[in-house]
Amino acid sequence: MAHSSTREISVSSNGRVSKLAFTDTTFSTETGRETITPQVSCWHNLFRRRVKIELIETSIRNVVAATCAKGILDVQYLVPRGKKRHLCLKHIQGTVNTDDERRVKEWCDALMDLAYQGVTRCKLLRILINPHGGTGKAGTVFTQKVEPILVAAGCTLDVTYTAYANHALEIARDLKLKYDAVVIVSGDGLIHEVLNGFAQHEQPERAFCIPIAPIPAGSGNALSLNLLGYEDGVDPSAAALNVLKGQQMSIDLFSFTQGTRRHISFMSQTVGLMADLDVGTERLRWMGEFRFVIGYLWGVFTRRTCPVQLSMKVVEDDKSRMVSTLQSRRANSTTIDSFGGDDKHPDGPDGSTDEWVTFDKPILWFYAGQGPYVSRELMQFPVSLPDDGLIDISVQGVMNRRKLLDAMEGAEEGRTYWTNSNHYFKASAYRMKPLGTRGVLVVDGEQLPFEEFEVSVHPRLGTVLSPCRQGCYAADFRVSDERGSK
Ligand SMILES: Nc1ncnc2c1ncn2[C@@H]1O[C@H](COP(=O)(O)OP(=O)(O)OP(=O)(O)O)[C@@H](O)[C@H]1O
Repeated sequence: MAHSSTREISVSSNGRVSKLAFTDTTFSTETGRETITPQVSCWHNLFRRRVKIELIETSIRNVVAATCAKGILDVQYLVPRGKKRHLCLKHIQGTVNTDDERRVKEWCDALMDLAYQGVTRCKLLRILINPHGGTGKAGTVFTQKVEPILVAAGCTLDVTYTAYANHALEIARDLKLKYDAVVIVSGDGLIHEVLNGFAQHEQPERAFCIPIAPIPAGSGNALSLNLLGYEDGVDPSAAALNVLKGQQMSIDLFSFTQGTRRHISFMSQTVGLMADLDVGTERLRWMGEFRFVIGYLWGVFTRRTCPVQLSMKVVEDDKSRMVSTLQSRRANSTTIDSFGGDDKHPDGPDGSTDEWVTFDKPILWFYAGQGPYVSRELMQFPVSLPDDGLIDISVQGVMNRRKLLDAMEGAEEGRTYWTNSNHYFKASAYRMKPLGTRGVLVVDGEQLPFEEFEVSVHPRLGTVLSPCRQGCYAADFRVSDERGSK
């Protein structure tokens, strides 16, 4: 096995010598810091001077910028800090001897080549911030956490704070196709708007090729969780790093048709208990994601069934087979190059999608969509793949209150998938008809009329930035039964 060699330089920083080094995978700084400690034992030498070595090591991917100009070396990088291990921007500066400057410049170039392997540097970014998203802190999140990282990386930022609902849709509809990415500092609602703006663009195919990069600043940040994982998915700095270093990944999008209206949906459609809790807890927005827990407990208390007629074009209904497909995809990280228009879905058993199947058991809630997480508390689609050309459908049959409460445990790791009352399908399309007038329909976190609708899949139409390999979400599904065994 080839060992990556270490490339090292020394600079003088505040009268001290700092050693900076990198390998193929890590970047490190080693700085001597003088400390003065009182001595008890020796009367003559009351204080002792010591040099403490401070070593910081981080992934090479976390290096944001390295420059050497006019005898000054400057390296900016991210390190995990604190209990949550959220990334924090640090920088080290030092003077370089004139004789050494050329060598240090070459060192910076080599470091930057490794840190930005395979991605464009100094991106042109369209940034949209919803000042009312989540607990209303999106502006602060941007200025304090995200902007410093993007600016340090030499990106050009074209920033708009949305002023009203559908403002982001209008911007996306008229977007110039020159941007490297659209960065969305908010929750999932603004992402929904941008994708629907792309659908109305005069060159929609090209607009959909502009990658979207979410920065979590809403009350639900499902796309961020799905792309970056359970921990990094709520870290705005990790999301900013994904803007710089993420690879373009294709995702399926859905056509949602209701009467004469058509929307693009990228995440989920839900009715029943889960939709009621989303809309019913709007007034508790200040609580952040905790409002969904309160809403669920209310749903357990009322335990109302949801009167709908559901029909689907089912491609797969075997849970074990869906898990095997997910595992082999994660192991091989296969990229599916083409789904064509031939109705063949490579991850399905036989691509038999022509027949409509009706589901007629009573249900508590219905969830259809993609991406394992729909919120931090719920991994609703644990076997979801970003580009299999199918929509995951999870139908929750009736359970008693005790079981509903039990279902909260392990919900964030997808345990309910294995319960007998949870019916799980992969389909190419489905239709839903409400059988009453009272109910709530939520699409990508936003409420729509509780009326008949139909959903079909646009394979690989959307583009996102992702730190993961093509064809995989960050979240891993490790639970192998209802009890939570792994
Ligand atoms: N300036 C604004 N004033 C009022 N509403 C806005 C403004 N800008 C955007 N919106 C609307 O706010 C809605 C909610 O935004 P978003 O979903 O991004 O945040 P969130 O609701 O906190 O997150 P989530 O959707 O995950 O709950 C969007 O549908 C958007 O139309």
